[in-house]
Amino acid sequence: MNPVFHSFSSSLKSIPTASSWFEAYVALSTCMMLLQTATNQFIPLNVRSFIISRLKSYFFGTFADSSSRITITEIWENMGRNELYDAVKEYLPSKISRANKNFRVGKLGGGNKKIAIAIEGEESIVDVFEDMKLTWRYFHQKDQQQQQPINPSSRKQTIPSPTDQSDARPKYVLSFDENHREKVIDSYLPHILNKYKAMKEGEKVLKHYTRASRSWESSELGHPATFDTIAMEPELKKAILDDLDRFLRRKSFYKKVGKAWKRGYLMYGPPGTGKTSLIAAMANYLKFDVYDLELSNVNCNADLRMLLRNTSNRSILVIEDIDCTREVRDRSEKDDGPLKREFKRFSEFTLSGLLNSIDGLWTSSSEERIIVFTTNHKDQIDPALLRPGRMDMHINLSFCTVNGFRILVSNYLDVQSHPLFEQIEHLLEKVQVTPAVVAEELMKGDDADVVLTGLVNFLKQKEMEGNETKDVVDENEIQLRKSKKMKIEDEDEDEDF
Ligand SMILES: Nc1ncnc2c1ncn2[C@@H]1O[C@H](COP(=O)(O)OP(=O)(O)OP(=O)(O)O)[C@@H](O)[C@H]1O
Repeated sequence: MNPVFHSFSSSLKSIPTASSWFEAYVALSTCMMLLQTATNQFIPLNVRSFIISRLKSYFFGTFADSSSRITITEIWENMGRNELYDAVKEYLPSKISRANKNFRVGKLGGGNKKIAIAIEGEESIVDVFEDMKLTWRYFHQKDQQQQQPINPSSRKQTIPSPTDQSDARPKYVLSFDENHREKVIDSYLPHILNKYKAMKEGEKVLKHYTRASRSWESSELGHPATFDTIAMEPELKKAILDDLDRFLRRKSFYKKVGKAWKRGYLMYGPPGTGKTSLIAAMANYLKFDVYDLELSNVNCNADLRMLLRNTSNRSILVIEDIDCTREVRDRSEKDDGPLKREFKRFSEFTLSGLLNSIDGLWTSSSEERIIVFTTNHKDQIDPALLRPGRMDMHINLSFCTVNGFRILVSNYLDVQSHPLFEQIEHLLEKVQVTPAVVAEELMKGDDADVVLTGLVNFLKQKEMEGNETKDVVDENEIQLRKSKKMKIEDEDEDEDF
């Protein structure tokens, strides 16, 4: 017989003495320890938690409910997009199991090869992480209206509604054993974020966001431009690439000097010189999404602030044709009195509002961000926008150069040299044509001889038109000079009188 049990039974016989009570206690504790070790070894933690929660729920009803809940909303405290929400959205489909009977499927176009899966309203997804059981549910406006308030007397454990019924934004609610709270926050949620980052970096399909009512609508970026396909001077291309690389490398540097980790670029030049293509090349190079903002669609400063807050990190915010936006007025506008000033504050969109929103965007984020302004007329932009710190690099995209032509012809016709190159390059030095126009000519056929002959003729035609225009200008100049001379002679004659 086990000596421990023997001593336990013999000590029961002599209960009245204090030492026998002590012996009984020691024996009981030893038994409990043995039992606990055996349970821990043979019954997994999640099964134990499940049994305990079921027993508690049976004996004590809802009051014994030991689950904690975390709500993850799309927007974090009205301050901006919640990256954790996006991470959960991407992560959860991989956890859909056979237990899920009701889900949605779809396929995005372009680079996406996989069928996308998402849970449907009522469904919950169960995930197991380091022996913890985690239950996810998704709520959106429709679900929230259908939800019943939690009934405290109910024995059935349901996942309750998210914290704020009036908040109509979509959200995920995670339920788990309250004993796992630290582990969920310190390990599980970072695990989801890491998975999300890896997913994004690996097979990221870049998104192009445009404005839709009070928020953003996304589609696939799908712009094929890269730094290899952009026709521009090699030194400028290298300078931009170096700048982007340096910017990405310097997170700790920005932190050390107390500056927001952001970079602003101004791209200027005539239409068709590649501003949009360069933005797409930057996005493809950095693997950043693009938010395209037309200021003419922005109603007021508050509207703009809200839109900028809803952009995600690691993205390029593009504000096109900044010079064309009549609404962006100078800050030195005349004062109209307190009432009108107050009305203006809510209904107008001003340059100062734009500047504040941009500065606010920088300070609200610790992740890298890029903003690009484009314009066809740099001289018409308010100097406040151009100052260093707002626009760090000014990029001039201009007419097609000899180097630019070499890149285009290599891309479009796969030709590195040709007897007509010299003539074309000579013409390009005299005629101003945009890369868009040259690209158009190069797309007119597959036969390099025919296409390049066509380009020579086109450039000659342009040169002649230019000369004709020049002749007309010269003729006008002669007429002007003649009339001026006649006027001077008239005045001299008048003086003689
Ligand atoms: N520098 C360039 N390198 C390569 N392709 C170019 C370049 N510039 C223009 N293109 C070609 O011309 C087309 C139009 O160019 P893009 O839209 O990038 O010009 P843009 O300067 O943004 O014009 P806009 O000011 O009118 O918006 C592109 O699709 C591309 O094929």
